Amino acid sequence: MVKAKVWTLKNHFQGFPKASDFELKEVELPKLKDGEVLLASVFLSLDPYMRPYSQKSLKEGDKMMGSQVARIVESKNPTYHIGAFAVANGGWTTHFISDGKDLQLLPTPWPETLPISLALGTIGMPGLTAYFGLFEICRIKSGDILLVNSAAGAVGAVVGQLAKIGGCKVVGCAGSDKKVAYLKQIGFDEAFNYKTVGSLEEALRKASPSGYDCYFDNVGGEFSDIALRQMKKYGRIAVCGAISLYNDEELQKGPYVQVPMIYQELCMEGFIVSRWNNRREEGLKALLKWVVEGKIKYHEDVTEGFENMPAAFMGMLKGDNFGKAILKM
Ligand SMILES: NC(=O)C1=CN([C@@H]2O[C@H](COP(=O)(O)OP(=O)(O)OC[C@H]3O[C@@H](n4cnc5c(N)ncnc54)[C@H](OP(=O)(O)O)[C@@H]3O)[C@@H](O)[C@H]2O)C=CC1
Ligand SMILES: CCCCC/C=C\CC(=O)/C=C/C=C/C=C/[C@@H](O)CCCC(=O)O
Repeated sequence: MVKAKVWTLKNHFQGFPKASDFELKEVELPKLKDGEVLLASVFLSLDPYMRPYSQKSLKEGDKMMGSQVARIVESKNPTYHIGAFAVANGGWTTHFISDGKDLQLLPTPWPETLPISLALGTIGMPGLTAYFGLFEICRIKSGDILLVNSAAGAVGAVVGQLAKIGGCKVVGCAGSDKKVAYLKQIGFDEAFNYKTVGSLEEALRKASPSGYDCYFDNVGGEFSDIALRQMKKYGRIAVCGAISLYNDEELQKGPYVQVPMIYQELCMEGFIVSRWNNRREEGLKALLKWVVEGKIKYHEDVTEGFENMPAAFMGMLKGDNFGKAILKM
């Protein structure tokens, strides 16, 4: 019998999550049935969506949702061999059983020089979000000027580097000087700390006096109200995330978007990365190639120890992570 440790949602969040909202439980896993596999989490992913989606989809007492890179430790499914690694949606747990349907084996061959945790970041769901959001929603062209916020994070850093590969001028912002220095190091043309610039409006104008063709929005809220007013004619806006709103107790009212959208004839589209699940292999192959060629650099923020999962999650929501937030078991 295998005993799994599982983090559960003890109380629905009220505002910013607290340590007491989570509870660690021990669960005895049943014996495997035919077709099933037993997996052990090796790296767990910490993603912003866990905040709004837990509130929307989980009951109190449920396992926290999330994905991991896991190792197959027992198998009654001929497709999955013991010792192989897969990306799974097992939630915040040390061990779990799968019927194999939701498992994605790592792209092969996986280069020895790359950490397999990248399958949760640059060569995983966040990388695919950048890839499809940029090419399918922003529809970048060479010479475009692109703005991305939360730019040093898992999605944003890939967005900026892909846009450079596509021949764009890239402007990014992040919440610390260390993150801003990193953005310059990986090729962003302009970068600034949105927390310390006196006026966001002026900082955006200084970075690109002629305005922006594309805006990849990870933050939403007030930032977007200001950015929207600096879009060029026929600009494209990919509404990817709205992390500045995830901890709000009440929906906020902001300035309305219609005026800049009409005058500038903008195209604004929200999306969820799973829209392109049928093109997952194409995206992962392209991302893996660019990482191997050194055209996409990556940075991971690794916390060790399953017991630290809630703290790492709350830290990521506050911006403590420098790069993709990962927990190592
Ligand atoms: N639509 C989709 O399918 C997907 C959407 N997303 C969205 O993309 C966004 C980025 O995700 P991901 O790259 O994984 O996360 P990050 O690695 O960027 O981590 C989150 C970052 O958000 C920033 N942040 C936190 N609070 C605020 C705030 N109030 N204002 C501005 N920035 C803030 C912090 O960076 P800083 O120090 O710069 O403030 C923090 O480090 C999120 O909104 C997420 O929900 C992600 C995956 C899929
Ligand atoms: C103000 C409320 C806004 C709600 C929108 C919230 C979040 C947007 C977001 O971040 C969405 C992310 C979706 C991610 C989906 C992931 C799954 O497909 C599992 C990924 C598993 C993997 O392949 O790694």
